[in-house]
Amino acid sequence: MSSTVDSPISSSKIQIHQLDRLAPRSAFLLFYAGHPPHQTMISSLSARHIARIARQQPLRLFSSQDSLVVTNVHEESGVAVLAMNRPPANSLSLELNEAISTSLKQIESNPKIQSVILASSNPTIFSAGLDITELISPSDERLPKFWNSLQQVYIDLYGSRLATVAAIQGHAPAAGCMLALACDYRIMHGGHGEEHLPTIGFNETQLGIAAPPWMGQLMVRTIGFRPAERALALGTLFPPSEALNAGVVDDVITEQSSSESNEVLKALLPEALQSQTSNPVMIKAYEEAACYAKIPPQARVASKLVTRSESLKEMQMTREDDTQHFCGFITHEVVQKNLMKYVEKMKQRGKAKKS
Ligand SMILES: CCCCCCCCCC/C=C/CC(=O)SCCNC(=O)CCNC(=O)[C@H](O)C(C)(C)COP(=O)(O)OP(=O)(O)OC[C@H]1O[C@@H](n2cnc3c(N)ncnc32)[C@H](O)[C@@H]1OP(=O)(O)O
Repeated sequence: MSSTVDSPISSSKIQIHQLDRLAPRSAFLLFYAGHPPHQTMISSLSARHIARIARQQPLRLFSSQDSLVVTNVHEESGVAVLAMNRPPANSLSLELNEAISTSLKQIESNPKIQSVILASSNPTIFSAGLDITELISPSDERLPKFWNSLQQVYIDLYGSRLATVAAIQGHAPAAGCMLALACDYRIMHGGHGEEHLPTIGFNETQLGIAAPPWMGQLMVRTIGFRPAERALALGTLFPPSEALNAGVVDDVITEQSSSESNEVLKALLPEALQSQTSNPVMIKAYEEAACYAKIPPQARVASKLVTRSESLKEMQMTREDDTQHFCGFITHEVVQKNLMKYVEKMKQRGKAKKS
């Protein structure tokens, strides 16, 4: 039996073949059909349930408004998009980290896809780094789980079989910068005038904490020892042109969006990103991702292993120690005080901006 479901949030049609008998593969099947899935909702529906609804009425698999991550695939070009979608700042909570890892794995499971663009549905913030509220007076149970989820995002992105392109529309401090540095290529928007320049970098020391060794080493591997040593100590946040000069990003786009939307981006971008179809950062990110997708995948992946496997092995070996150090460090009284002060300042700034 085969039936077709009209998706209300995209024009794509999902072929559901004998779905009743494919219980464990239902999410995979839906993903294969080119539909942007929402992890939680798909996994919470049984295949039998989905099939029954599918026969009766249009199937609403997820609402892009409340998905922490939105994805879409474009099999013709071999490119997918994975966009963080956690307002107001894409700060990385346990749940957002898990959603990024799960979505990336789902995209990887499609053999027609060779590249993924890591993006943000927020046009001015790529990611504000860790959700600082996760760090304040944390529970003993959640804190290690939270840190593990961040380590996992790093491992999944840095070691992905896919070519990964970061479309950095706006700010990318701390762990936001880590996400970008874990990709294969980084394109940053040049900002809208001197007063609204986005920045990228590891600013942890400014919060009274230090980037963990694996994050610090990522910067060292990206820009070299001496510049990284200085940037880490000072907690430097690089504006676009400085980020380009230092090698933190590979490309900076200064042109404004045109009024014409790009046809491929229309098909590629998930609903929540449709306003970005004429965005020059997205256009460039797509071109770069499509370029990687044309390289024979075995050779591309082998070359990635040459440069990344040692540090990934090291990460796996030191992972537990890293979690222990992190939890010990974050729960230290002095660090807690610093973090509270920092959040207080952040909130005041937010209030001042709104008034
Ligand atoms: C061997 C020793 C081993 C030791 C190991 C120790 C390891 C410790 C490691 C710790 C690692 C940390 C990595 C991190 O990622 S820390 C987080 C760092 N992030 C930041 O400092 C960013 C803070 N945010 C900003 O600077 C700005 O918000 C922005 C991103 C530049 C955007 O500015 P903009 O003016 O556009 O927006 P607002 O500032 O008004 O923010 C909008 C709302 O978002 C809230 N927000 C912003 N950032 C965060 C965040 N990181 N967490 C939670 N919430 C955040 C902000 O409060 C506003 O909320 P509001 O609308 O309610 O006011």
